[in-house]
Amino acid sequence: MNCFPCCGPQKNKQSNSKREHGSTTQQEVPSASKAPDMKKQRGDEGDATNINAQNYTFRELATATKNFRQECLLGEGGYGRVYKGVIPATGQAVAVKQLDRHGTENSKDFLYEVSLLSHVNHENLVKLIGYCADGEQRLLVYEYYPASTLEDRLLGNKTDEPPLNWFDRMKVAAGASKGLEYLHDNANPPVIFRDLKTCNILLGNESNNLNNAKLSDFGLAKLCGADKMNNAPPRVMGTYGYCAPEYTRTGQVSMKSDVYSFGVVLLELITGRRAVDTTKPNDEQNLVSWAQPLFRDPKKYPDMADPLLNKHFPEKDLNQAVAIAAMCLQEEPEARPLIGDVVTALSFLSTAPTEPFPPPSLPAATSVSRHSTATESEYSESESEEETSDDEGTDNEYDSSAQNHGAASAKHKENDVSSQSKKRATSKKSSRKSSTRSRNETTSADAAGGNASSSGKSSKKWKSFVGNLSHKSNSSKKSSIKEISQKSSKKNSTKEPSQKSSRKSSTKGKSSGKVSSRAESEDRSMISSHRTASSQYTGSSMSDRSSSRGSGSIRSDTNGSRRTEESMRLAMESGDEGTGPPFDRTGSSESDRR
Ligand SMILES: Nc1ncnc2c1ncn2[C@@H]1O[C@H](COP(=O)(O)OP(=O)(O)OP(=O)(O)O)[C@@H](O)[C@H]1O
Repeated sequence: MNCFPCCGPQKNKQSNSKREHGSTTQQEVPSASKAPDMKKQRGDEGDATNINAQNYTFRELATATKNFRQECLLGEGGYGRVYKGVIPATGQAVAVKQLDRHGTENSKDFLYEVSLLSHVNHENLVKLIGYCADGEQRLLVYEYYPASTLEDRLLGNKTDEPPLNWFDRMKVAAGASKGLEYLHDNANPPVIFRDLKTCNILLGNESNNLNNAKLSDFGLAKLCGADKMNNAPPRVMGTYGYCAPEYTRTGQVSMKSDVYSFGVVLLELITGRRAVDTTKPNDEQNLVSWAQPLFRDPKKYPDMADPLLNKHFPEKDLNQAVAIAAMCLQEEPEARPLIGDVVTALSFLSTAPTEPFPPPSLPAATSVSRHSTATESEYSESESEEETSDDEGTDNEYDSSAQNHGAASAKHKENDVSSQSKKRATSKKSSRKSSTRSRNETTSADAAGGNASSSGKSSKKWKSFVGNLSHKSNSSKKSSIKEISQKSSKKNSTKEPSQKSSRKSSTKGKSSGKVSSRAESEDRSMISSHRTASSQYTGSSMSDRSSSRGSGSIRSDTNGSRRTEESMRLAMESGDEGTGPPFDRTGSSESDRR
């Protein structure tokens, strides 16, 4: 470390003056190439000429971070340390990530990846504004985002902050999904995150604005060498508990492996449980393994909800959120939705209804200490009665203000809530240890549960689900879903010519969508149109879209997967009814049921 202020090459004046003017626009030639000790790499920098970020000298970043002093240290992750700094020339606050050397030695590769990341620009992504590739040093400079991570906010122990309420959680999920959608669909070439998890989601502190969740660390796994071991199998650079099964098995990543990780994050938001929690009993340590059997029974969904929510959520929204998570967590990558579809659904769920929502109609956790995996029969009659009377007594409290402040109001069981928070905090250290530090660890245990499923069915189901979302009582939601459907069908049709037929069918959905904004009865006809549309949504489905992006072969269905998909579909439908789901284990066809 002693050498850093002096060993870094000096940047030329021209480059500095650009920065002084706050320029982060595309640099013609990165000044690193002009540095004396970078000569060797000059002319060997691939797309370095297309870097849309400031090239800093090591000296500048050392000055910015007070020589990387401990007091500036924001934290340390799997890729290196992050320091808060202020760029002297501009006064801009930055987060400087000093990458571990491991895997970033090749300047050409490093600059190439930096050039890709430097063009990424979206409100739900932390902006890369600069970099440094002096000598052996590899640093990335991000906009400083005064924030806590979702991990800390959701699972930490800050007692001064109220737990996130349901709609805040859905807003965070929607924001994160939009960031991921940009990486997959707008970045060119697409960026695969590879390591999406709660600690890589930053939440703004300002005025409790949770719409603006930002993803950080995207693309770093690649930049730090995931693909750079030529003579060895691909390394798994993700984090245990979040990695898609195919990624842990083979090291192969795809957009669908990101969707899987997103599903884990969504499940954490719903349940308030960690992806991996070694303080829990063995069968509950891996969140996905714990949840997979519950996905098959929509009646148990309310029991999956975070006890800190104190049942303050619309049950139908919970059902739909769980169904989205279940879809993302399907074993087969092809069966998972595209992130764009997830965005559509979550954007809808993140809008709080203007009308009061009823409490869950099914037995749910009576105490925050009971994170139930119990079957329905395990709820004693007396417990149910107790809950019913409790619910009766608090029915009036389910007004919109209660929704907005949701769990934050936490009228009930405050002690339980705080003890639950503490318990979570205790589990943080050990879980972080086992989860974050498990990079490169390839384990089949991670390939939790999950049922194989048919991708064709999945896409139909997803269309149907997005269609079903419009069956809500709130008229503003109805019109918003109409817009979303229109947008998404437009997007699909521009993306893939092969989707013309599906566009036709979504047009049907659209026209019925107009009808939907009138009355409840008309709503039903719209859903039925959506379902018709979805049943026509065949060859040009999500799976085709994904396979056109090279995500592999489609496997055949299994009985287990049919059961799971049927359960999820019923969960979606039960969300529409707003009552307990009519869970039908016979697995009759969709048309039969109607
Ligand atoms: N742009 C930023 N603005 C403000 N703080 C940041 C920024 N980026 C990172 N941080 C802080 O730095 C800490 C360390 O971040 P880092 O991304 O290195 O580690 P991590 O996300 O905890 O773990 P991992 O590297 O395994 O993903 C984070 O906890 C976060 O609080």
